[in-house]
Amino acid sequence: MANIEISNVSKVFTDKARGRDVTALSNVTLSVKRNDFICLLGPSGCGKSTLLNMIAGFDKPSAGTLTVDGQPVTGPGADRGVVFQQANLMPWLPVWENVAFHLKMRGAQKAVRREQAQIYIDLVGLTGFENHYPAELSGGMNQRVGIARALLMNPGVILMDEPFGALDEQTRMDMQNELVRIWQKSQGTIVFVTHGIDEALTLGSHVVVMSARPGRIAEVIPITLERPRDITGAEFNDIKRHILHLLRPDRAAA
Ligand SMILES: Nc1ncnc2c1ncn2[C@@H]1O[C@H](COP(=O)(O)OP(=O)(O)OP(=O)(O)O)[C@@H](O)[C@H]1O
Repeated sequence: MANIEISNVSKVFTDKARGRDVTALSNVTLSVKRNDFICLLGPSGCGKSTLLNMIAGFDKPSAGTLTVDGQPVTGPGADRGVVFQQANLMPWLPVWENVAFHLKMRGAQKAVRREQAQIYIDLVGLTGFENHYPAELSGGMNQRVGIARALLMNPGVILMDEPFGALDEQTRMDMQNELVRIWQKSQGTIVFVTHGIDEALTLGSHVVVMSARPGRIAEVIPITLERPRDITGAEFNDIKRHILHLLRPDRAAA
């Protein structure tokens, strides 16, 4: 059974201010297997976040069905962890309390929260920063805290919406390597939204290329390149060229 099954999903938003409908997604079908690392890639406005939000259960499809582990998605759940572009940490709580926040919500004792938090703090490479506050950390470190917080609930699926978009190039590359390491170690399914071709090709077991509005799937490309991936390699660039053609058919033809 697929881990995530998206069948003929469409999403229409009503733009009340302008009195018209916006079709964000049109007839999207995608099957995601357990432990796949799916990168959703496409131009701005093609509906990547909309699709991710529907898997997260923040939003509902206008048509079609969406299941996770065979269950229809009816709302957010502990089986799906979400990481956004901004870590959205609680500035008044130290790192470990932020990481263990969901456990606190569930009434877990402090000693249990502290112990669990440490496992994931170590996993994301923040050992020694347990008692720091978010304002004392860099953007990349705050994102690690957000990732640790999502991992702590041990969700089968992690949904990431441009989590490294606000980081500088070097930190982004470090975080990409780190995320692959964490994914390989902890196992689980990742759906990762990006508009960076290099990022998608560096991370994904599959790259799902989406076309401009209304968002559709142009192609699902399995990426079998050896890891760590060489972004200057010939094969990498062959796939990149193919994706550029998919994203810009008009320019490719010119
Ligand atoms: N709540 C909403 N109400 C109305 N329109 C919306 C809403 N959310 C998204 N849209 C529209 O749906 C389309 C898809 O938006 P979405 O944010 O999913 O795209 P995206 O591919 O993630 O873009 P980006 O890469 O710029 O973040 C856009 O045209 C957007 O304006």
